[in-house]
Amino acid sequence: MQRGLLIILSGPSGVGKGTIRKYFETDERLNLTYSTSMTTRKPRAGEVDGRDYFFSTREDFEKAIQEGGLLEWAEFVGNYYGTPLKEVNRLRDEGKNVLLEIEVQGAIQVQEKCPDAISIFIIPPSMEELERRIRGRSTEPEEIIQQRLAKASNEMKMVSQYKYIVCNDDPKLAAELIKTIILRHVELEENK
Ligand SMILES: Nc1nc2c(ncn2[C@@H]2O[C@H](COP(=O)(O)OP(=O)(O)O)[C@@H](O)[C@H]2O)c(=O)[nH]1
Ligand SMILES: Nc1ncnc2c1ncn2[C@@H]1O[C@H](COP(=O)(O)OP(=O)(O)O)[C@@H](O)[C@H]1O
Repeated sequence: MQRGLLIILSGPSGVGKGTIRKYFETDERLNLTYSTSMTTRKPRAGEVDGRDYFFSTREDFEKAIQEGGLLEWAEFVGNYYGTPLKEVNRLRDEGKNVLLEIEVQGAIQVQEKCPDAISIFIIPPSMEELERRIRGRSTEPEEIIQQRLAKASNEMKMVSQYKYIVCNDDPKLAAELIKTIILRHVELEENK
């Protein structure tokens, strides 16, 4: 059996990663599984432990780092985020293509460890529109929004680290483009 692909989806907070993902992740042709991350961030209303994130304490997160349990991890605006390694390996060994939705520092770590990873960076149509989206979502207090926007400007400078760049103007179109990218790689893998 072919080992599954590793796909990295990154982009600034509020750009629409989660929104786009919902449009393509259920397409069976992609044979895709989302890797649930571990985080010390508090759950937002409606978020479910084990589905959206594995919500953890800083202590447990640091233990996971020390035990080598994370494929990558990063600190983002005051919280830890990381990808559980075992689960990613298990899914890929089963032939599943695994999708990581992670920020830039983590994406760089993954690309160093797995040079075959398919990395996609989502950009907003403009920084003003990014601000409108992050504010419109109303999930963070003003202070955190400011920090996330400052972070976004730096993250945008890292686009050259990615294989593909997709603009999220229309979310359905962005999802179609991502689907095309993944399907092309699936095809290439099958013809190897
Ligand atoms: N490095 C890394 N980043 C992650 C991981 N999980 C989520 N992130 C990123 O952490 C950032 C903050 O995530 P979150 O607080 O859920 O905010 P949101 O992405 O704006 O909804 C986003 O850029 C996520 O893509 C992970 O496992 N590792
Ligand atoms: N193409 C788009 N046009 C307008 N609003 C969008 C678009 N994509 C996402 N949004 C909105 O922007 C906000 C942030 O999207 P979200 O998917 O939570 O971003 P992320 O997962 O990257 O942090 C949400 O309120 C979402 O409905």
